Amino acid sequence: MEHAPKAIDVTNDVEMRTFNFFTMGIDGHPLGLHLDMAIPTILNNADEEQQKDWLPKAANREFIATYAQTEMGHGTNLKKLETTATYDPKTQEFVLNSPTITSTKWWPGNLGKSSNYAVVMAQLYTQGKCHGAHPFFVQLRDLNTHKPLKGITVGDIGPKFGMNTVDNGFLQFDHVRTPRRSMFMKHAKVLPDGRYVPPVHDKLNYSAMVFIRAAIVSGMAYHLLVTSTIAVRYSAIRRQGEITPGAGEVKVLDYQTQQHRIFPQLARGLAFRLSGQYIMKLYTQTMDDIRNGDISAVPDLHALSCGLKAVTTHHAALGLEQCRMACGGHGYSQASGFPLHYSVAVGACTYEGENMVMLLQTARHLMKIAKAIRAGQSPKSNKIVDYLFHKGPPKCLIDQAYDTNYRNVLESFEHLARRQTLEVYDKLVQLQQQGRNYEQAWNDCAVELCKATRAHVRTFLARTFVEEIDKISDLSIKSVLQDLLQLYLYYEVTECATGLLEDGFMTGQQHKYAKKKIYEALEKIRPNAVSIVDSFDFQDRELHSVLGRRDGNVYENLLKWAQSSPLNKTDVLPFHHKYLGKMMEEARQRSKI
Ligand SMILES: CC/C=C\C/C=C\C/C=C\C/C=C\C=C\C(=O)SCCNC(=O)CCNC(=O)[C@H](O)C(C)(C)COP(=O)(O)OP(=O)(O)OC[C@H]1O[C@@H](n2cnc3c(N)ncnc32)[C@H](O)[C@@H]1OP(=O)(O)O
Ligand SMILES: Cc1cc2nc3c(=O)[nH]c(=O)nc-3n(C[C@H](O)[C@H](O)[C@H](O)COP(=O)(O)OP(=O)(O)OC[C@H]3O[C@@H](n4cnc5c(N)ncnc54)[C@H](O)[C@@H]3O)c2cc1C
Repeated sequence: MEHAPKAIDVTNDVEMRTFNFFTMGIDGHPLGLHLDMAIPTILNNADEEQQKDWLPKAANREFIATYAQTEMGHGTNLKKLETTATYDPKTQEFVLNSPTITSTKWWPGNLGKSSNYAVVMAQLYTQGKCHGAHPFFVQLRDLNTHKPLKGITVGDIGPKFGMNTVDNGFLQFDHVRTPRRSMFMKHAKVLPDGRYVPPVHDKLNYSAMVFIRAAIVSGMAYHLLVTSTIAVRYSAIRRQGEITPGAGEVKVLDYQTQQHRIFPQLARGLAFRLSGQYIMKLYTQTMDDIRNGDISAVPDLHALSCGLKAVTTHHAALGLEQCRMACGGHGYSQASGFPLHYSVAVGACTYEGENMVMLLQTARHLMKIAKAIRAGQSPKSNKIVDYLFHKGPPKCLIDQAYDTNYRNVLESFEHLARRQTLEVYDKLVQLQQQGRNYEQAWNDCAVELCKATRAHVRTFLARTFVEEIDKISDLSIKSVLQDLLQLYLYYEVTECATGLLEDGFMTGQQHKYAKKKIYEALEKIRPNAVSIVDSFDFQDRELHSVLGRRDGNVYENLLKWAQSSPLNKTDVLPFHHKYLGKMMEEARQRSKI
């Protein structure tokens, strides 16, 4: 091709690739999974020889690969995946098979029609023993004809809630043979004679999922900031109703309810962006550590990425809906961009680990810490969880005159997370003392376990936001961001007020104080709101929104957008006379009788 695209940067510059994934892939593109799951799998799970062979071709787009793990019958419970990869030492090959209808791979992005390779997660059998789910790099289609290879049935799963430019697909194997070396062999191995060599940590095969979970946090920030931009800009041009009778219609952005609906989404978007940068750095560092044989950070990365992914996706889904609703009828039009952004963002509550399951994964980590606390152990030097070991103030101090760097607010969040974590741990112990087994006790505490995770993640998000704003040296920027920080923190206080009031830690008076600080912040943000969203410098093509146009010419362009609809190509639709016209003519005839 005259201007062949340059090779994909497959270094661990995950920040840019992530942003590309979430921006270019806003409604999905054929290389989405190739970029952000297949390549990370090769980077982190292929041995040196395999990387030498596969990585340059992947970077050069000589093939398109997806990540085929989920099956029709199982997405969460990877232990029960049914696709098998059975080693045949005679031919030194694995035989891939889909033994049941429910073992059909189902959902992988770009699997239906675009990809000719896939990372396939299959239960590995060798010498008659199953060693659990392992990744294999498998060719699916002929590189020239693009026809499915022998024994492979593949196609698109059909229209979905959204992201309908992505060919999420299905895949079945009928005893398909693949070379031994198609198994990713950096961590676990199968030797030519069939002997299995286990990995140093049995979850290293899951690293691609960890990458996307970490990336999703910034993705959610992106979606919240994009939709807040649309809502703020539209609210700044839309005039509806009067505040002072006779003074003329006001911009709807001047209504306190409109500010209370939109500005917290702006604040959360910033908070998620800052934590998204942190978790991505932690991911990159952990992957580098693993390459040097150090797996100590793997559990922390898993716990934090699961919790952040679950909390930020849930809040983004709620926040995008608030932004849509704040834009009235035009917010319900495709012209607004909201249906596109929402349908992509809300999928993240499910893909890459369903949110309830992710919250419970983080809770497993918290229960280990609770056990250590109850055993009187001292904290590890880990800023993410150390606060759980500390004894905070007995009472809430958020309304004290000076709260330097919001220390009193952060201690409120820490108090709630500590109390929730220890209380649910104590309940777990108590239920087992009453005779329940651990798994049953766990299930009977699951809702409270999820609350503990949410409280812990809230603490992390808030602390990171405070710390990052504190580092800003430009005082004019710092002052604007501090208004958003104030809104964020006190909004989160009111969001978790039940937990703070439940044990008398916070008083009703302090809850009123928090609300006052919210309204104060709304007032301070209002005059800067349009400049704040303009500073993100989103291009109109990224916003996909007539309402969010930078030039503010909404109405002219809304009409243009409507007129461009295929329905308006002719004044009278071809089928009119055949159906509606005929119906009305016959009705008129009948009424004359
Ligand atoms: C942002 C949006 C904007 C734009 C986006 C545009 C486009 C994107 C479009 C689509 C998305 C793209 C791709 C989507 C891809 C997918 O969805 S891929 C499939 C994702 N599937 C999952 O996430 C499966 C979820 N389930 C699991 O991960 C596991 O089953 C499990 C729930 C974690 C349980 O695992 P398992 O059964 O093997 O483990 P247990 O025996 O229960 O033991 C758990 C212990 O293992 C530790 N563990 C588990 N996972 C990990 C890990 N990844 N890393 C480290 N450690 C791990 C866990 O901590 C337990 O340890 P223990 O407590 O010490 O025992
Ligand atoms: C847009 C989109 C893109 C996707 N892309 C890919 C892809 O590229 N590759 C790929 O492999 N997969 C992909 N997936 C599949 C996705 O990873 C799975 O849908 C997800 O892991 C959930 O699994 P499931 O759908 O089988 O739901 P299930 O695991 O059947 O869970 C159903 C519900 O049961 C509950 N539940 C399940 N287990 C538990 C538990 N242990 N504790 C508490 N509650 C539980 C939860 O409420 C859950 O929502 C994609 C999905 C979507 C929507």
